Amino acid sequence: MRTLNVALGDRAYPIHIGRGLLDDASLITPHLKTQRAFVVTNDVVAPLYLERLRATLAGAGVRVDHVVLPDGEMHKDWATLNRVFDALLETRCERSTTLVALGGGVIGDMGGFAAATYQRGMPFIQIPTTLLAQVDSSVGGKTAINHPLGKNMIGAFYQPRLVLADLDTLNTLPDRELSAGLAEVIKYGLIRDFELFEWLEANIERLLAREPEAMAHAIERSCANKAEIVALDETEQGVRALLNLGHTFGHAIEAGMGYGQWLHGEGVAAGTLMAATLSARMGMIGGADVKRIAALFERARLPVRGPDLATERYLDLMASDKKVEDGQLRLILLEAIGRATIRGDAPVDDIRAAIETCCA
Ligand SMILES: NC(=O)c1ccc[n+]([C@@H]2O[C@H](COP(=O)([O-])OP(=O)(O)OC[C@H]3O[C@@H](n4cnc5c(N)ncnc54)[C@H](O)[C@@H]3O)[C@@H](O)[C@H]2O)c1
Ligand SMILES: O=C(O)C(=O)C[C@@H](O)[C@H](O)[C@H](O)COP(=O)(O)O
Ligand SMILES: [Zn+2]
Repeated sequence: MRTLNVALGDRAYPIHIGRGLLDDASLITPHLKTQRAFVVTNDVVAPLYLERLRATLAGAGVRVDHVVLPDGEMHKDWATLNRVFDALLETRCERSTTLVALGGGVIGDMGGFAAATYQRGMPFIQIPTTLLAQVDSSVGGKTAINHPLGKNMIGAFYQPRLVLADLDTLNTLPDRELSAGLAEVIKYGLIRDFELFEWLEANIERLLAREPEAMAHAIERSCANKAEIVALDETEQGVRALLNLGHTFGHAIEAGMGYGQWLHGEGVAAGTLMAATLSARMGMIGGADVKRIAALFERARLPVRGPDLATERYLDLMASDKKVEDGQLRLILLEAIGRATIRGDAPVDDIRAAIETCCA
């Protein structure tokens, strides 16, 4: 097992990455406030892992209640969140009960938001079971639900007390979801870790084949990058925004197509190509860099072209991005492979052209 730390002072927490961790109560119980836990999961993950987690905790004397939500991005909404609150109240969960999110990023984001708000805040643990959640969403405390007009529009920053990434859970993950997770891994390489980008170019097929050593390396390196950024800028006043590379375009794709049609990682992949194309149009990187980035996403079996939403529809959805300030769109662009920056001066004609160049 490898352990990283998210250095947030008295709210610091460990990220444990390894195999068989779901069976090890000693990793979890020190982070419970009382002998009660409430597991939030969904109807795909529950049959696979809920009983194992319940048995682990029950074996350590912990009372475990749970709620099983419907699966999918289209259920990351108020109505489904309310089902969590209903179940918390029906089972008389207390403010000191620990909410455990068992699942991918949808469950982690919704469970975290429920934990942030139930009785004004209860302890929270992330047990991510997708690659995307293990490399990104379980770390850093962004919690949210979607709104029809925009992704993750209602939420809170609320840190977990522990992230437990059991690599064995990835064995049951569909290939398409594995690729979606790789989009966020490539993102770290692009924004701040050129060495990781080069490693991915050399090892992407090993990741697609789920070789354990390669997977562990990609997850650890991703979490190390994310933990460092979050410790520097927990609430996205500055450098944390770089984690949004490709997301302004990608979120527009997700919302515009209807949540769940495009996976988050797929939107990020196509959106990153739009951001890279725009960076090239603005003279920040060369055309060869854009081709190199596209080649890696394609090898990871990810889309490098967005859906043919009308350009104005993209721009309309992008206008409510959370990085908009004083009405001005701010985008994460590339100065090199391995170095990103935030820019508020991209000409709208160039943004339009980048979208159109990258649409099917
Ligand atoms: N909070 C953050 O910092 C952050 C970062 C990145 C993404 N996100 C959010 O995360 C979400 C995407 O997360 P995701 O890609 O994990 O999607 P997801 O949660 O929908 O999971 C993908 C699919 O895999 C299934 N699944 C989960 N674990 C499984 C397993 N071990 N075996 C088989 N199937 C399994 C799920 O039920 C689902 O059908 C988006 O809503 C995105 O906005 C948040
Ligand atoms: O943790 C962050 O910060 C990120 O931006 C990580 C992203 O991968 C993630 O998709 C995040 O939810 C997007 O940020 P948002 O603020 O636009 O929701
Ligand atoms: Zn993301």
